Amino acid sequence: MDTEIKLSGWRPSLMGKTKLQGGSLDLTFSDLSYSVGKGKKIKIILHQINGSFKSGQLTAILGPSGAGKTSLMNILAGLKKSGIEGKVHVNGAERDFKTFRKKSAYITQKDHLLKNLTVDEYMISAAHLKLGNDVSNNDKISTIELVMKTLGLTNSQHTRITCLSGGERKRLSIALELIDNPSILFLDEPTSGLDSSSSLQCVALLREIARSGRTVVATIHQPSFRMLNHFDHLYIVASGMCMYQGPVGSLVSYFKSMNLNCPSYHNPADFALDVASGEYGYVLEKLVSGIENGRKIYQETSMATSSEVLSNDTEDVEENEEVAMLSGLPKNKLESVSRLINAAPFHTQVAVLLGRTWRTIWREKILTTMRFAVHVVVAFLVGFLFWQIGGDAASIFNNVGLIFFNMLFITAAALMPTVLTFALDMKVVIREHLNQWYSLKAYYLAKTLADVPFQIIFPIVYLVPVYFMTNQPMSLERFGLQLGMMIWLSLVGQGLGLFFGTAFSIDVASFFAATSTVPLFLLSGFFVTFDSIPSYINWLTYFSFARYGFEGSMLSVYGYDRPPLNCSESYCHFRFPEKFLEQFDLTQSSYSLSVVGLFINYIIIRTAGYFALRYKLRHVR
Ligand SMILES: Nc1ncnc2c1ncn2[C@@H]1O[C@H](COP(=O)(O)OP(=O)(O)OP(=O)(O)O)[C@@H](O)[C@H]1O
Repeated sequence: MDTEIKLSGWRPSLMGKTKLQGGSLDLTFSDLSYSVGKGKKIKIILHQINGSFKSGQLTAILGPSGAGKTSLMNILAGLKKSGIEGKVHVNGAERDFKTFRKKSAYITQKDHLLKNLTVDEYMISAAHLKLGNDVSNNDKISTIELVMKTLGLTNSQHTRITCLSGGERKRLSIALELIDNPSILFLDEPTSGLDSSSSLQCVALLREIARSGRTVVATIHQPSFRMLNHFDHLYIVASGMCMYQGPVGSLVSYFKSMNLNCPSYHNPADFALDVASGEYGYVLEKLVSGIENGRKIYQETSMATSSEVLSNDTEDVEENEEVAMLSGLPKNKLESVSRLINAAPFHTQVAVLLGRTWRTIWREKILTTMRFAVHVVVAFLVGFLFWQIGGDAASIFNNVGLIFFNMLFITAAALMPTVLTFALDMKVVIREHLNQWYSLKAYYLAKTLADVPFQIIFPIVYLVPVYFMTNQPMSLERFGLQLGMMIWLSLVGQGLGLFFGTAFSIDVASFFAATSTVPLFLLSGFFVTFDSIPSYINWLTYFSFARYGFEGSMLSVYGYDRPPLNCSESYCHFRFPEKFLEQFDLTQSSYSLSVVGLFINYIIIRTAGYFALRYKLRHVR
């Protein structure tokens, strides 16, 4: 049997002589059931299964599609909390969710990473977020170097994520979680999407990580014979029950003891999956009761109960304290690297996330350039279309059309990119937040702040040419007031984008963002004046940010005792701006109140976005 695999390009080097300082954690679970739905629609996914996953071992959860592997792992990782019965114990004591989540890491099947960062930038931000301010920068750097060396990422340290190979991305996902030295690692199908050689490398690495005293549990789909032999412990799930639990090498013998002969030269994993799928008749019940639904661990010579094996192995671990750990990393460093929830203080989390987000926005060259270019192109188009009309009373209604269009454009230009980018970011946030990198408040604040410079720059880029080309009143004060409205509308638009991007999937969000925002512009006072809106619906206008935007914009152009306009025709009905404001029922309006209205809208939308994000993250569990 060839258990020594050749690793091309990198080699895990975890075979050191120091013990895992965070403490080894053995995981046992008993009578674990999981169901979804209620009443007649209830679906039982796991049926009172039992098992034991030990530190220092690499465990594979194997089973046919839909057997319940991911459900089991999500429950064990503490990601799922509802619909569960039974007990999960950590080192013999009942699992405490909070402390357990601090000591474990979950690596999702798809590597959701920020594609514009380089490997070392990602590692540095993870180190700042996870290790906090008590660990010195030198210690952080040496930890990063060690983890990167261990996972064979040193040569790719300056490579952007988008250019990494599938195997490198997977190793980076693991490296990011290893920074704060978790005791338990859960991996959902770590080899999916990798070629056979990368898959073998990945599993070999996981085994080395397990050897350092960690508990490593991975769901796996269809392992090759070579890959199977890299696992220490095998847990096979079929129809939500445990069909086998024990060493990989004892699998064939267990089947034999149940009168199921695995043909020679046949991959035992494939045979097990065939058996689990019923291709060898209805033998599942016999296999499940043979292993007592996971209460026992099969050994070729004997059958041990989970608790017996666990207690024996705990002794083994104690005896073999010498065998473990990240080579080269001094003991005191590991102690300082013990896992803490949101280890970095709030302001550090915000600062790191802000820096990271700015970097990704800056590198999102196409999107950022396009956003800039669209503002310039549309500004010139509008400028030529409404050329020099601003001071002419004969074109006063065209000028109001321009004011309204400015509002619509600035809001939409801030809203749509945020919807799209945020919906894509969500997967990264889910992964990082579930692994306790940062608090949700810190993330949301950083995300909100990161786009603010753009919500200021883009309205300036747009308004300057439009203002001059369309000959609006040449007063710095009026320009400032108009710009103020544009910036507030841009901020509200971005807030709406965050809300829709958070609350819905990308396709629903982009449809909903467009269709639900447009009606708010109906209530702006542009299409129908406020005094002609029926009283039973008039109150709705106070909830429309567009109303405040329109009032403020109109006042900045026509308010504050603006002198009479020129008239290029023989008669202009609205030469006097005050009279024109009367026409739109805006004489009682106030610019300051418009700002207050926009500010309140902004706060409400931001808060709604935050709660939508919180709900979504809780729902993932
Ligand atoms: N929220 C849910 N509502 C309804 N059914 C669910 C839900 N979650 C899981 N299931 C069902 O539970 C079963 C087990 O799902 P699970 O994802 O754990 O399987 P799996 O063994 O990981 O499958 P695969 O290898 O295909 O990923 C599946 O039949 C799935 O459809």
